[in-house]
Amino acid sequence: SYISTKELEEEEEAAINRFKEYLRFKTAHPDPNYTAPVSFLINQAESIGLQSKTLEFVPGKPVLLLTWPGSNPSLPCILFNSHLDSVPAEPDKWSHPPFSAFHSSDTGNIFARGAQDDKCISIQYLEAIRNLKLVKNFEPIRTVHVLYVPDEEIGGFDGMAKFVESSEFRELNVGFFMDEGQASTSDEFRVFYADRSPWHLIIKADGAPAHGSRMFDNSASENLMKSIEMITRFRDAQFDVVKAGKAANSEVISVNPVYLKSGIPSPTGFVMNMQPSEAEAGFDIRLPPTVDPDLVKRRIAEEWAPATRNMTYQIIEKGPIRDYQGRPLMTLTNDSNPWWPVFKYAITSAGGKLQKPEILASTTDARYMRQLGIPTFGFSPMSDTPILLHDHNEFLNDRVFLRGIEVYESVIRSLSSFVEPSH
Ligand SMILES: CSCC[C@H](NC=O)C(=O)O
Ligand SMILES: [Zn+2]
Ligand SMILES: [Zn+2]
Repeated sequence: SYISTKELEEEEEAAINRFKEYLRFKTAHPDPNYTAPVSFLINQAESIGLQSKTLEFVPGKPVLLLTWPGSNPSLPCILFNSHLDSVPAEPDKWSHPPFSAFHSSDTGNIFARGAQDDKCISIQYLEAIRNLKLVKNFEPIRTVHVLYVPDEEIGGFDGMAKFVESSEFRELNVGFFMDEGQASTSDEFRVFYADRSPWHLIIKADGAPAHGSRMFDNSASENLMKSIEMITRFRDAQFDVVKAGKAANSEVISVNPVYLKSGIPSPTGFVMNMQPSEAEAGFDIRLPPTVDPDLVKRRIAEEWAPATRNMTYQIIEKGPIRDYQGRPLMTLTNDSNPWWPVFKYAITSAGGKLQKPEILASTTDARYMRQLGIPTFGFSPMSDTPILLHDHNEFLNDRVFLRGIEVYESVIRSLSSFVEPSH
């Protein structure tokens, strides 16, 4: 291209400033501001010459769709997604206010809640399109869409889940979908072909109440404790596989206790000489796509909350676990998926290296696309970066941010130019 080093530096600084501006919107739950970032993004889209459309399936929860029409709109389009919301931050535990986008002049690190998860990609998509469209005069064959959804951090039920059921979505004819991934501590980027599916498990024991001094069988607490021991053993066995290096964290079933509830409250704490008649515990469970959910259900019914120990339970499946044809929610990374080599080529031709495809330990909105059978990769181009999503002092380095824009230029270029050979 014909731009000077000085112009390039100015462009880079402008991109970083747009990122910082976007990071300053207070998008943390439980009360994320969606209005301001959506207006900002619409302005950005206008300045690049993209069409924009705001959809509102649930009041106050906008879905923003941007469009860059391709020269052959009859081909299935490609869709680049990110979420507008962020998890909360504890400002006292941060070295800089979490919505200030503090930019360190010595390290180049930009600190903000959302810097990695996932406001970086929200802006990188646009910067990549800006460069391709306005600087390099690139014209896509397939239509390129950029999507911004609310509420991913709380399951996407009022966001992506509603969007995929809409006529607006059906009319897009999405051929390939990209969503967020996770930082890589090495120089190789990471790509995710599946998420784990989340369940909430609540187990409850009922028993006779008694004086605090009495020893007897089948108290509610005793029975809940037995369950907790069994769940702990299962958790340890899963974790041992990880510790032995035989599987990644995301390839085993995680069962993590999130609350314990029992006892008879009193103004000073709890009544100490009463054994309670009810005891309850809650767990976050994540199932990799490779496991049979029925086996886990059986274990819960027979071992973790058996009626023989006067226990009941509730499994709350937080979203889909199988696709529309009953298959596990995963995108193939072999020759049967024509998008895989195109994606790989896009990374290597940008000078990037890719780690072996992985399952994501947590859960994203990608599952709603995989449920429909749409090939979907999770990818956030952050190499040599500590994994700080949902952590204190989340940051992204300015050079890593800029490098990500180049990577997306290559990804958008390759994917939008890909025309499947006809059979
Ligand atoms: C119940 S779905 C929750 C989705 C959420 N996503 C990001 O952290 C997660 O906990 O993984
Ligand atoms: Zn995220
Ligand atoms: Zn998150």
